[in-house]
Amino acid sequence: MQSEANFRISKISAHLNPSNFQMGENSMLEQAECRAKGGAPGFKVAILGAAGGIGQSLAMLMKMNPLVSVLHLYDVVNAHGVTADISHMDTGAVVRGFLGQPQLEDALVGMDLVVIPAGVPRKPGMTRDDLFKINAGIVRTLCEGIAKCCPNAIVNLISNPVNSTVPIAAEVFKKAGTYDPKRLLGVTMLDVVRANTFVAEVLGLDPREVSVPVVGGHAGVTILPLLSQVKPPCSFTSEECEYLTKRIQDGGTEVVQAKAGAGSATLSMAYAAVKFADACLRGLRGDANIVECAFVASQVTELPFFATRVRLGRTGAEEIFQLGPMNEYERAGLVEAKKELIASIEKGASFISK
Ligand SMILES: NC(=O)c1ccc[n+]([C@@H]2O[C@H](COP(=O)([O-])OP(=O)(O)OC[C@H]3O[C@@H](n4cnc5c(N)ncnc54)[C@H](O)[C@@H]3O)[C@@H](O)[C@H]2O)c1
Ligand SMILES: O=C(O)C[C@H](O)C(=O)O
Repeated sequence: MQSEANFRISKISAHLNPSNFQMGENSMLEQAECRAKGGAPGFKVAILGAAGGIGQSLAMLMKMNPLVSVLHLYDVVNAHGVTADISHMDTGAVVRGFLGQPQLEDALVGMDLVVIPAGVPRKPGMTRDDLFKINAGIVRTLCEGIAKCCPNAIVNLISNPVNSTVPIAAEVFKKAGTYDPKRLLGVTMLDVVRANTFVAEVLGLDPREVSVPVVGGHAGVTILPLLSQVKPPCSFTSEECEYLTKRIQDGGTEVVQAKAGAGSATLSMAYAAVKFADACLRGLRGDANIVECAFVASQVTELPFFATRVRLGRTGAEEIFQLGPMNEYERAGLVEAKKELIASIEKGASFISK
């Protein structure tokens, strides 16, 4: 008869077989399932595109988040390798890997939050819109899975071009009859993270003390930092305004050029994504006054989507804040931002409706 110790070890060996990183009988994951059920309450989070440049660091940071009890890692390549690696971290979240389209639905069932960094990144000379051809279809397929398997999940959409992929996701959810605008959030947190960093540099402050609202969208001139609303209150010369606005708008391109063909921002993006996902989870938990910027369905301008500060709660973006008082430079920037943004939004929406 197999001893208790041998039985436990044989279960651990089963865990080392990559095919057991997905849900299955007699796998270590059943134990993990029990641990997840019996452990501290937490949220179930899926990362789609988890084996990529953003995905891997994001997976690591989410595994460190005490609010996460179950972490599903989905990709079309290497999902089991990343899962094996991350699963050795001695933190609470139970990690499961899912590889390829046939496992997408298992990856999504029961999730509270789905973070999507799947898709191709830019190379030097490309705009984010150049990624539309490939990433639009990827986002459509993933959102069809979400509509079917976890229609009430909060969705954090990172895949570019965000100005178009968010309208694509909205149309997919509308078609499926599951659309809740509060639950669909385009991630523009990296623009805020950059703005805080660059503004702090100019002011000689610790970036953690600085808060810059960044509104509009997530590409070039659609990224509109509101430097007149920086906290703590401060003032800038017109040269400083010009320098900071350009640097924040071109932050992504700065990284793409420095990486010289090896992709775009991954580490700072994973940091920003986890900061935003954590805010969404604290909102879901019912914490008060969780306010971050995100690209959401909005009536703040005449455009159907716009990035502004939003209050995150149990049902997603529960309150959308107005733009607040802007100076002449920002009002001119807003006109430019809206011109480009409307075209990107329409391009995304018509990808599904045609
Ligand atoms: N919103 C932002 O601020 C922001 C910042 C940085 C990057 N991005 C965007 O995020 C995306 C990912 O960037 P990256 O550097 O991680 O790229 P990457 O190429 O390193 O990783 C992308 C991952 O997506 C996976 N993938 C491709 N098709 C998939 C599918 N159908 N289902 C699931 N996974 C799939 C790939 O296998 C890969 O592992 C890009 O579109 C990039 O432009 C957005
Ligand atoms: O610039 C890119 O292509 C990636 C991302 O949108 C960024 O802002 O870093």
